[in-house]
Amino acid sequence: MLRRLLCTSLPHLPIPPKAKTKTSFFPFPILNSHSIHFKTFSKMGDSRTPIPSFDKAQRSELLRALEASLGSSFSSDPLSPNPNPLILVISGPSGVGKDAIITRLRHSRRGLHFVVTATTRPRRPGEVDGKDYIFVSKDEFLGMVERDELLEYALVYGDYKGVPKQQIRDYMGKGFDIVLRVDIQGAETLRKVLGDSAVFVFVVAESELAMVERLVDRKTETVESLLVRISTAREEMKHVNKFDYVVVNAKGKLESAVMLLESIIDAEKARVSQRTPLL
Ligand SMILES: Nc1ncnc2c1ncn2[C@@H]1O[C@H](COP(=O)(O)OP(=O)(O)OP(=O)(O)O)[C@@H](O)[C@H]1O
Repeated sequence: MLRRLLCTSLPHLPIPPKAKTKTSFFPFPILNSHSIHFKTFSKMGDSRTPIPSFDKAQRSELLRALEASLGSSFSSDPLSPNPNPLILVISGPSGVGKDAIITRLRHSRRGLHFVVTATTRPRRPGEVDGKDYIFVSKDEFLGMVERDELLEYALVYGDYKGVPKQQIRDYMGKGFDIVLRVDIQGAETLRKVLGDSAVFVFVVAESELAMVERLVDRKTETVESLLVRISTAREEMKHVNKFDYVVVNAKGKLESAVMLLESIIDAEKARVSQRTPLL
């Protein structure tokens, strides 16, 4: 068995013959006829190290013998490097289910920080400052812009909205992955700022019809705003090729969309060449 193992894992080495042991360089018990002598590399000296047979020896004894043969001990340090914190940008046309996916992700996965956006919009009943949004005055917001404290910002229907850099830095420093939910224009700005150092995910419904049905069923839009959202969504669909991944959120399949997003996070964490957020 060991012969086969050596053959497979160390093909450049001669397969050691089975042999009897009389003396040992290392203080191991004298081995019987099942022992195997292994001619060590020149780096490890010219000593012959006895490797006890698999069926007779204890695992710890075998490990010590293998370590002695190789001339170094086995490390229990992780073999994969620590993954960098990830910045995940989630975007997509209106009504495709971005918020629904993010709400599920909050419950299903730990170690994520969902960025709280700063806004000049007045606080609505039930909204909590610092949780739903960071509510600031227009002057305060413009001060943040001037001090270059925002990663991205936009004027939306007369109110400013922006992503505070320091919040992202603080949470990345604590080892959190960062999730940002932005519109397509925001994603484009972030791509310019962050380049390939962040992961961009485009969420879509399974079809245009499904997306419109979802917006209608949500009952949050007037007919006018519905028409604007639909024509905007048609334009936005053309930008899909600027993203790294597409997640289809099909009707009744929210869970699958969340699982796919989690797989994307896992795959990104397993990358050999990790992205290093440019912040
Ligand atoms: N997989 C799904 N199946 C059925 N309904 C869904 C699914 N995903 C989301 N929805 C519903 O579709 C509606 C729109 O979803 P949501 O508000 O999350 O979209 P959104 O992309 O965040 O929209 P907006 O950009 O306008 O804020 C909601 O009523 C939501 O509950």
